[in-house]
Amino acid sequence: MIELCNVSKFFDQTPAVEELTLSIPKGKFCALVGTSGCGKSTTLRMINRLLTHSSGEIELDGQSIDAYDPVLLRRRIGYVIQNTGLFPHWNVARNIGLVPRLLKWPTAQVNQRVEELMGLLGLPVSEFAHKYPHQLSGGQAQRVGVARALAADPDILLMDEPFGALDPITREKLQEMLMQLQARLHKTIVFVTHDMDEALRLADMLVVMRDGRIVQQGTPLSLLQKPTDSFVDSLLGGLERGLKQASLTRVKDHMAPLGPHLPAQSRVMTEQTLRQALSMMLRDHCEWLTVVDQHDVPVGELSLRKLVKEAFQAQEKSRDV
Ligand SMILES: Nc1ncnc2c1ncn2[C@@H]1O[C@H](COP(=O)(O)OP(=O)(O)OP(=O)(O)O)[C@@H](O)[C@H]1O
Repeated sequence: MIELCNVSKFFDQTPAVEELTLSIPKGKFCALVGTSGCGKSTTLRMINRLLTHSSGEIELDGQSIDAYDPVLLRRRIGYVIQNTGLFPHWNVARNIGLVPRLLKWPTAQVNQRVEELMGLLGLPVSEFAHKYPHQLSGGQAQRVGVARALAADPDILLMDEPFGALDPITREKLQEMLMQLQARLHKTIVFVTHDMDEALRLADMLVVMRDGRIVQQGTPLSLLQKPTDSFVDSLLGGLERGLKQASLTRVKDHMAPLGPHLPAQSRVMTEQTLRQALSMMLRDHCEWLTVVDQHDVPVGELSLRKLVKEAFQAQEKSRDV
């Protein structure tokens, strides 16, 4: 559990973060979003004491970070940044094993951990262990950066725009990898990104910052359904909000039982998103789709008319709250 209570940070007299109060439960994935300069990276760096907060309290599992030895604190917290920060003259294996070696693990245990992490991150040992950072693609280097951050099995991961420099396809692959890792490892993750789709896709908790303060926090769906003001609305995509909401929703949660009529030609799978289903309807000029399971067996149908009606009802309901 990470807790920040009334935390502020001033550089000279200028505030970068002001009176920030935030609680991130154990095992949650929290994304910090907001326009450039709003204090996201500063917040991250105060948690591992790369920066000292000017006032307020930061606690990990109820213990003030001021009470930790800074070196030990950073070993409890993995840190991943955009340009990886790998040592250029060390090969991949040596880079990944950095923290366990600092912790004076026996060599055999370090080697075993490095191999385990390379396997976990899809980096075959025979191919990558002896490569140097300049011999890696951006995506591969970023995987090594994540492996290194995980090496001493920290319970917290701080990630500052980790995939910011990657092309969209590699970025999506690494997002997928991170989701799979998180499903297995249940780390407490604080993730800074400029990419709203990335934040919506990965996060359990979304925190929107502006001018050093939090303007709204909640689940991605709750923010999409009810942004607190026009700033959050436009950050979340403005007119695109409906589609972003659709990309967080699965077809299976909106399908109706199969009707007595002939099934629609176009098929969508239960696990696909509503956004993909809507895109199919536009592409195939149809107002309903047959929903199939993983064996391609029809299990229901999805109707555009019903989706619009449900969206309208949800909006009416959120107005009443
Ligand atoms: N070391 C520093 N010295 C002085 N001012 C700083 C320092 N680091 C950050 N700042 C200032 O603090 C404010 C917040 O910076 P920060 O890097 O936290 O923002 P950010 O939201 O992460 O921005 P970006 O999305 O562009 O990375 C900015 O106005 C920045 O100029």
